[in-house]
Amino acid sequence: MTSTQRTAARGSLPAPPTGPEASAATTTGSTAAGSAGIEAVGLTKRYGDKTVVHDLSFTVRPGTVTGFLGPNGAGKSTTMRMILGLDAPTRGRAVVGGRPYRAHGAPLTEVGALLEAKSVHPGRSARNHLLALAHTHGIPASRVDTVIELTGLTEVARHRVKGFSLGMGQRLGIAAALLGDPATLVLDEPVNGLDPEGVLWIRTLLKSLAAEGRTVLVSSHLMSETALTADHLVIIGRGRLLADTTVEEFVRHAGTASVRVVTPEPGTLAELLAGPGVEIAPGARGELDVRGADSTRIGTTAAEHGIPLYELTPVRASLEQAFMDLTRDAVEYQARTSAAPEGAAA
Ligand SMILES: Nc1ncnc2c1ncn2[C@@H]1O[C@H](COP(=O)(O)OP(=O)(O)OP(=O)(O)O)[C@@H](O)[C@H]1O
Repeated sequence: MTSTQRTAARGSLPAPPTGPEASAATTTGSTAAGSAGIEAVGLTKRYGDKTVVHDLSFTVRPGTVTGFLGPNGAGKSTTMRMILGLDAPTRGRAVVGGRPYRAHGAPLTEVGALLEAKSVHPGRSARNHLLALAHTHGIPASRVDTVIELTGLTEVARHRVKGFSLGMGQRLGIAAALLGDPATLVLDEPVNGLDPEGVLWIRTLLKSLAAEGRTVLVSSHLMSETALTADHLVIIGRGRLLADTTVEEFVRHAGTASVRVVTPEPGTLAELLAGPGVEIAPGARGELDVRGADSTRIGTTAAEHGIPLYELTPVRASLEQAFMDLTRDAVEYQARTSAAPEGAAA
């Protein structure tokens, strides 16, 4: 989504009632029993003659962090906005805890959302912003201090939001999402703008929220980071479902690209392994990079011929590469040359 579209599409969450049912927000960071997750059934969104979300069905279960992945423009934000009742689906439906978002009496205490950082009054302090939000939703002021502490904003809580860095703005957005102690969290790119310490913090926070039984849906276009945080992955491209799988399964399928072998007899071992489908490349320090033969076969061959092995390491294809392979045909704006992604070995 471009910044213009983002601004055009921006909206505040539907105002909830402030009656007695709204004041049922817990203040203790209690467990989220009763959360029934998120279900999307045949979700479809068309803008003019362009269908940006196509017949998308998936389930986000309580007690897990689900990574919602896709390249830029895949339809992640649009899908999240439909889940949150901010955009009406052209077809299909989304329910949170068994009901459409708008059917919840006190949405902020049911679903916490981060859609865009800094969509707050810039002249207000972080604390006043949260207090105003708490007040309109019947949430006690004590909860404001709880979420300020939880998100590491204590030092800057009385500072005006307009001086906030992108990372501090993200923390404030997450504090607002947590304000109602909701059973479900929907976070659009929460690591955006966070430094490495912030990324680690959000990873730990999301895992602990899921461990409390909450439903956590978090979007990203970074596969390797998401694999460290999420239990489950829903991957989309051009609005279509490409994969709905566990992280473990995705990592396993990413497969083993090669085996690194260190031996004092590389020439002999290479000759013994040579054959159809096997590629052997010598490394800079005398090691062998073997493709087309797994570590069992290499180890067995070496043992049968009394060749010592000092190292036998399967080198996994990078998760980022596997993700790019999966979404290649679904990337809206393909770069002319694609450089190999750095590191990111699983
Ligand atoms: N209000 C709108 N009107 C027209 N087209 C839109 C609108 N909102 C989004 N789109 C288009 O829908 C497609 C999906 O956009 P969306 O922002 O949902 O993708 P995304 O996966 O969140 O991307 P990113 O990671 O870049 O934020 C894009 O092609 C975008 O241009």
